[in-house]
Amino acid sequence: MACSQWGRSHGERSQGSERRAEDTFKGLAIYFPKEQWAEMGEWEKIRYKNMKENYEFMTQLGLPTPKPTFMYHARQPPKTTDESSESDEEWTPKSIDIEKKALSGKTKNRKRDQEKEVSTYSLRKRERKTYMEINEPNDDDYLFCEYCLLFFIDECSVHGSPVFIKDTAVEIGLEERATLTLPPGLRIGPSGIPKAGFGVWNEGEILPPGIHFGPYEGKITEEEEAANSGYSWLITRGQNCYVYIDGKDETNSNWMRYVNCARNEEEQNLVAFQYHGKIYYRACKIILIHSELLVWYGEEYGKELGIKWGSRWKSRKGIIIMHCFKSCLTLKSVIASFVCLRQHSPRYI
Ligand SMILES: C[S@@+](CC[C@H](N)C(=O)[O-])C[C@H]1O[C@@H](n2cnc3c(N)ncnc32)[C@H](O)[C@@H]1O
Repeated sequence: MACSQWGRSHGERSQGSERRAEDTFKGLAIYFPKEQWAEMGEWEKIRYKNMKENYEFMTQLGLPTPKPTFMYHARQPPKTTDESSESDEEWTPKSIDIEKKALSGKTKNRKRDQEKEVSTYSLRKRERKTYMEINEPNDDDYLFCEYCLLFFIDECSVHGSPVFIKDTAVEIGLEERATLTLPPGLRIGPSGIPKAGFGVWNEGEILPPGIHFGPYEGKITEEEEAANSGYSWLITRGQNCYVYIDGKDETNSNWMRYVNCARNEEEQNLVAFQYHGKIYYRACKIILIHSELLVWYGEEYGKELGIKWGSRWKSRKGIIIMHCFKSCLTLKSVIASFVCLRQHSPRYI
């Protein structure tokens, strides 16, 4: 089989791979203007494909799920009948409520714009006043909507307030505190990854993309030894100022210390990021029942564990950066980095 593949001409091979790519992204192109689709990178397409699949899967299970924003703009109705959940949503009154919601959002924006115009006009007539300067938000003031693929502050204009799953409240200092803080539905047990020790499993309900866990708890320290504990995230405090949050001690940390590192993009279901000076995990895809929660620790620690994502991870970062620029923001997310002694430079995107 390998011979026949390599025996083909380059042209045939690239035609073959283009066809495979077309099959992979079948039914997706209709949601984008032709020019945008032609320019879109493969990893961005994969991301949209995952969002569409997540949405269809959740809908099939009968779970109320916000429709990804890009799916509101189909150039033509989806063709196949096996995508019935999608076609129904698109063309029957069932979806009208959701679309109305999105539209009313737009209408609100339009109204707000009109109001803005009016106030700008009326300000000219008013006396001069001194206004307080509004501070630019910090990079870690932003959250990310997994459906719109856009950053937002406080709440997404389409999908509303973010959902944070609270830990079970347990006082600091108790033996096994970390385990006791597990939110209902999660369980600590042997990891599915060989030799990785314990891990965290979902045994409750299906967890939708976009759900948040955290913050990560532990000892805040500047001591370099924290970098070697195997349980520390790096926290950024202004330019060139960093501290560690070390979850090694089970009496002052929480369950998040037990979440293992994903070995590849397919099994990663959590993203770690810094928000208001703390580390949170966000589900980047559906987390089914009986599956292990797996986060990406960052390139350096990944290497320590012998995991290499190489160009895949770089492309993924590229996508997020692109979305920052698309939404006219500069650097709007601080992706967290797990730390090890070999690591010198904290990473942002
Ligand atoms: C934050 S702890 C995770 C919880 C840990 N498994 C435990 O039982 O306490 C990080 C440590 O878990 C192990 N680990 C996490 N992800 C791993 C992976 N993908 N492969 C191998 N070991 C992993 C490594 O020993 C790493 O230093």
